Amino acid sequence: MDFFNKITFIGLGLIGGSMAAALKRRGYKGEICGYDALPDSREEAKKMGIIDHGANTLQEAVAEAELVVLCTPIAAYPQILRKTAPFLRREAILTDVGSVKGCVGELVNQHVHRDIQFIGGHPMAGSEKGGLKAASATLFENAYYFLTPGQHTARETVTKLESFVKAIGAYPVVVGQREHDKITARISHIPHLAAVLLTNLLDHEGGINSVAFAGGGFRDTTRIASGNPAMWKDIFFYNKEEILLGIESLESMLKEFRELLKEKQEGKVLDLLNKAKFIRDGVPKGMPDYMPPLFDIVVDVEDRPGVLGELTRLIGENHMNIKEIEILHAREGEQGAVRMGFATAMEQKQAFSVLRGGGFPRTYMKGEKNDAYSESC
Ligand SMILES: NC(=O)c1ccc[n+]([C@@H]2O[C@H](COP(=O)([O-])OP(=O)(O)OC[C@H]3O[C@@H](n4cnc5c(N)ncnc54)[C@H](O)[C@@H]3O)[C@@H](O)[C@H]2O)c1
Ligand SMILES: O=C(O)C(=O)C[C@]1(C(=O)O)C=C[C@@H](O)C=C1
Repeated sequence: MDFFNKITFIGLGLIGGSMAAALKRRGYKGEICGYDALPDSREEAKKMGIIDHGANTLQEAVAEAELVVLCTPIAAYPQILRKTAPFLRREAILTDVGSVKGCVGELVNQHVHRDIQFIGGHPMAGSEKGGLKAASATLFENAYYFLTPGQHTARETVTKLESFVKAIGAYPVVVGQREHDKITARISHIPHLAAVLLTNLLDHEGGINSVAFAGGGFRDTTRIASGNPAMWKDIFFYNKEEILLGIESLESMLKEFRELLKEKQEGKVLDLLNKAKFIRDGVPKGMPDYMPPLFDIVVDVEDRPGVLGELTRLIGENHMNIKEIEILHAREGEQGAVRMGFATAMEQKQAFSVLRGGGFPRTYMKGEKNDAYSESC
């Protein structure tokens, strides 16, 4: 990363703010400059210490920058590119974080001189919460980060951006722009559409009042529907072709399911459910080349204040590092479960004995709990 003396983030919201924070946290020594259309965000980012300099204009922001990262909604790119293109250094690298990549390649070709090295980017990490307040230095840790070089992107540019991605804690994955849009339609955009429709279904069916009773199922499948509506509207239109294909598939799958139910085809319905379980259970294991597997334990805990603190304190005091933590099916006034992922099998075993011996008898190694449950069913 020494090859970038100055990095500029245009857009200091969730993604731009998190990137700047990650670089600072991980000891980047160069200058970090930030620009945002909202002057308050520039000032706040400076106060938080995640940027060294808040630029007042786009021209000032990109001057001398060796890497410029566009972190605004894609809809703002044409205006930003028009204003910055004449002031980019000839040797500068330009990248972005937009959720669709084919359209971005086209926009850059229209507005930016071919001498400027451009490579699209897209971190597969985010949140339904936007803005600088939601930014986090650890947002990209262990996340995949797509890089989509164009026709004119030099190998050296790809290598430099791979270093940048690793410097914020993520795993770079190089793919074509169109391929990216196909993949993300399936793993992000169509799931988002499904979450939106499932949420609106409540209203459609006149069941809006029952939302108060929602347990883990509804919450898990619809969390992302709280995402920024303007950002998601853009994503659907910029990736329209792939979204339309996804909708066609969904329509035919729903139709098929309806027929199976009507015709009481229990075996086929069960096949379908088994297939989904098989695919879903395999999600973390599906990409071992990029993402190191985690060794999980699951702890059944009471739903009471301080319980998470007790768990993490026990782990910390015993010098173990939790790589991933997730609350499963939390229900008020009842029991919940906490899943923790560790980097090694040894840590997993150690955590298991520390927690069982430390007041959490219902601690299970991954797999053990499911087996125990299925025996009792
Ligand atoms: N939110 C996610 O989960 C996520 C994940 C990966 C990628 N992305 C992509 O990242 C980009 C930013 O998303 P975000 O979640 O950080 O949004 P955000 O709303 O949190 O931040 C966007 C920032 O850009 C600023 N901005 C808007 N127009 C501008 C302009 N013309 N000039 C300068 N600043 C401007 C806004 O003031 C805001 O601070 C989007 O293109 C999105 O597709 C989002
Ligand atoms: O976890 C979330 O809240 C997200 O919505 C993140 C998520 C996704 O995984 O679909 C959403 C859109 C981005 O382009 C990348 C990541």
